[in-house]
Amino acid sequence: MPDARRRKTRTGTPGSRNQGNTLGKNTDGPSTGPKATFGKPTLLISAALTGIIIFLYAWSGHFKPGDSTIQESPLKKHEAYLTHDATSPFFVTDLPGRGKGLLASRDIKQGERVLREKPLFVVPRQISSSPTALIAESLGELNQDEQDAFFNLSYVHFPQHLDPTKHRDQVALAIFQTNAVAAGDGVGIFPRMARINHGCSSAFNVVYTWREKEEALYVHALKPISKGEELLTSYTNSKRSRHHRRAFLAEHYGFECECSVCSLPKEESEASDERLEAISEAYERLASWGQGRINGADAIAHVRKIWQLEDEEGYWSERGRLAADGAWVAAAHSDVAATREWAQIAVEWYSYEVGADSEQVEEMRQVALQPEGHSAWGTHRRLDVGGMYPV
Ligand SMILES: C[S@@+](CC[C@H](N)C(=O)[O-])C[C@H]1O[C@@H](n2cnc3c(N)ncnc32)[C@H](O)[C@@H]1O
Repeated sequence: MPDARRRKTRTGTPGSRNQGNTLGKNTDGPSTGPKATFGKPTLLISAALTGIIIFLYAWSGHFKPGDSTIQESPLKKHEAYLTHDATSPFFVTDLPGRGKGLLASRDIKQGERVLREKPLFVVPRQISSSPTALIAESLGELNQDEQDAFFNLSYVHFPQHLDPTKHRDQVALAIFQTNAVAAGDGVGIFPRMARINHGCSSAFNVVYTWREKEEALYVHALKPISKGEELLTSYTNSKRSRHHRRAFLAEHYGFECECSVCSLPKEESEASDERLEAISEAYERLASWGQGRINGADAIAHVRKIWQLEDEEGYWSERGRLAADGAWVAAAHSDVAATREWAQIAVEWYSYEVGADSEQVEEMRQVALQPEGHSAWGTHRRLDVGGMYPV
């Protein structure tokens, strides 16, 4: 993205609840792209609060929600900008009741890169000026094809009393609210990625991450995806009960989630809710190691417990970071074998979720080669904390 298009960001602790006039209003869920873990001592404390998935972003503070039916803009033009080549692993299509979505045009392997995309524009999470004016200014810097790509996007919650053909700024705001995603300290519009619909815990199969150095968004297949299957990502913290997920999605994205997890029969849905709650609790306990409230062996027991519960649930996201947490604890307690084992697991799972060529994978490779080089090495008393399988 040319620098001119990148607005100066004023604040931004990814994952924090912002205050005041903020574009980061709905930070209830996982919000930050995967940050480098090795060398970042806040990791364990933040692990319970933030996930690896960037949440889809909706800002809804400036007018009352209108129609929750997904709509295409009357300002929509041709789709030239988004024409993709025959090698693309997905295609955009109309899906009953959910507007457009992406279907796999062939089998997609776990860890495969599905998409790399530069933003049309990025704006700060927090602003002191009018959001419509800021979006209009950003759009003014785009060429015609890029503007068309923006106005081709769908939206929800357009105020019913307004005529969209006469309120271009309000249409732009609704499009922004429905489609923008976190991009580092800001929020941006990515017209290809914006067509990916939502699925909850075990239903989503792709994850998107922002790479600051490249100022680009990457989408990777978290799970193997069969030809014809829909690509789904998570718009929110999926480690919450069905009731909470659905309430959030209805309020901010205007739809009643009927994904494969939300459609489970009552008993199975309750079992899923219990698992998700237990996962969240175990994350909190794991984070308490950072405050010295549990010892290293107990912390690793929580990592194992989370892993097992996630296997049962089919929730595979954030495992690179979880294994990196394991490596962190093991390194702090100078357990060479465990540090190496957790780092190797982190390499595998980061590769699926954020890419084999990511910083995170490189860092964990280094830890696996030389556990004593971990920045947390020896910061706690010597203890055999153990790897994935206790001996
Ligand atoms: C970022 S857009 C996704 C692409 C969108 N379907 C389109 O037509 O461009 C988000 C909107 O898509 C719709 N959507 C996403 N996931 C959905 C789902 N699982 N079920 C129904 N609608 C969904 C909602 O209207 C939501 O506000």
